[in-house]
Amino acid sequence: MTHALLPEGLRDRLPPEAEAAAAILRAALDAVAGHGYERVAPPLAEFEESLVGRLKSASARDLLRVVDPVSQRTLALRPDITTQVGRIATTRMAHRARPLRLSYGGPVMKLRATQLRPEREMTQLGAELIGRDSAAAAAEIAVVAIEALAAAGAPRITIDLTLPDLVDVLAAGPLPLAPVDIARVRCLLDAKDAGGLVAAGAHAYLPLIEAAGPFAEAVTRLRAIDADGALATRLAALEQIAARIGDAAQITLDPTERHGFEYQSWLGFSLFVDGLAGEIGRGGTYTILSDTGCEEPAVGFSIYPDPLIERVARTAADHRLFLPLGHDQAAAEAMRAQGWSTVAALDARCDARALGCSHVLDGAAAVPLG
Ligand SMILES: N[C@@H](Cc1c[nH]c[nH+]1)C(=O)O
Repeated sequence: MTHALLPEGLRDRLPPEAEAAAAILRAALDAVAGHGYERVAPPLAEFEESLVGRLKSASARDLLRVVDPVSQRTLALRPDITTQVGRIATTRMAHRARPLRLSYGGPVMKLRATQLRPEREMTQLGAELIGRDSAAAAAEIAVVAIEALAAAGAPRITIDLTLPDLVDVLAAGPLPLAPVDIARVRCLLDAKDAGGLVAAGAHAYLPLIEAAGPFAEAVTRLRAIDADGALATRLAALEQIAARIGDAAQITLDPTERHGFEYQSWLGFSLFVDGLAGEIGRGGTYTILSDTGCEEPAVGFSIYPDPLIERVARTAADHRLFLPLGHDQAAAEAMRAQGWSTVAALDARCDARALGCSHVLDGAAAVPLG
C-alpha cells in the first residue's frame, strides 16, 4: 500500500527522525553562526536560467523543472543552494563589504537518485565566504565545516583535500599534454589506472596516483613531483589549511580526486564521518559570475546531514518522560527546562511504554522504564 503514495526518491519523515533532522540543522547552523556567517534563505524554486551558469565552470545540470502558469516561464527546483547564495551575493548583497560570510540550510532536489543516495530530496546546509579564495579563507571554511559536522553529532571526521584543476595546471606547464589528452588523463587518474597512463604516454603523471593517502606523507610525495615549482603556492596553501585544522579531523590528500567537484577551482575537499558510507559533505574554492560579467572568488562548504539522523534520533528517544495522572506540574516543567520531552497522561488509558517513553516522572525524579 506504500507504493505510489509518493514519487520515487521522496519520503515522509516521521517521529523521531523529523525532530532529529531539525535538531541537526539547528546545531550545525548555530556552530556556523558562531563564526560570523549570516543566514540567508533563498526560495526552493527559481527561474531555470538563474540556477544555471552562475558559477564558473559548472557543467550543465539535470534539473527538475516545472512550467510556471503565472509567469509562463520555466522554473527549476534548486539542486544546490551554493548557486543561489552566489546570486544573492552578487546582486542584492553586492554592496556589502567583502569578505561576505553567508550560511544556509534547507531542502534541495535532485532530478535523479543514485544508488549510493536513493533520495531525491535532501537537506543541504553550509556556508560560503565570498570575495576571497585564499589559503586563509579556505582554512577558515574547512575548520567551520568540521565544527558544524561535529555539532551535528558526527563522531570522528575525516577531511580529504584535493586539487580539482591540478591536471590543467600541470598540462599547461611542467607536464605538457595535448588538449585532447587532458580529459583522458583525468579519467585514468580518477580510475588510478597506472597501466592506462603508461599506455597513453603520460608516464609523468604516474606519481600523482602515489601521492594519495594520509596528508603528511602524501604532500611530501606531491612535493617531489613539483620539479618546476608550478605547484608551490598550492602546496603551501595545503600545508596552511592542514595546520589550521590540526587534530580537529583526520586529514588525507587525494590530489586528483574530481568526483562531485563540478565548479571548484584550485581547492576541493570532501568530508567523511566514521561509520557512514560515502561522503557527507563537500566544499572548495570557486568563482561567481555576476550579471555584469565580473568574476568574484569564493570558498564554501555544503553538508548533506541526512545520514546522521538515525544516530541522533536514537539519542533523542532516550529522553521521553511520561507524566502520570496527578503528577507535579512544577517538577515536569523543571524537567522540560533540562531538555526532556514530557508526555502527559490525559486519562487512565494512556500507557507510558506504548507512547514510546523511556522514563516515568516519580515525584521530581525521572525513573527509567526498564
Ligand atoms: N555546494 C557544493 C559544495 C560547495 C559549497 N561551496 C563550494 N562548494 C556541493 O554541494 O557539492
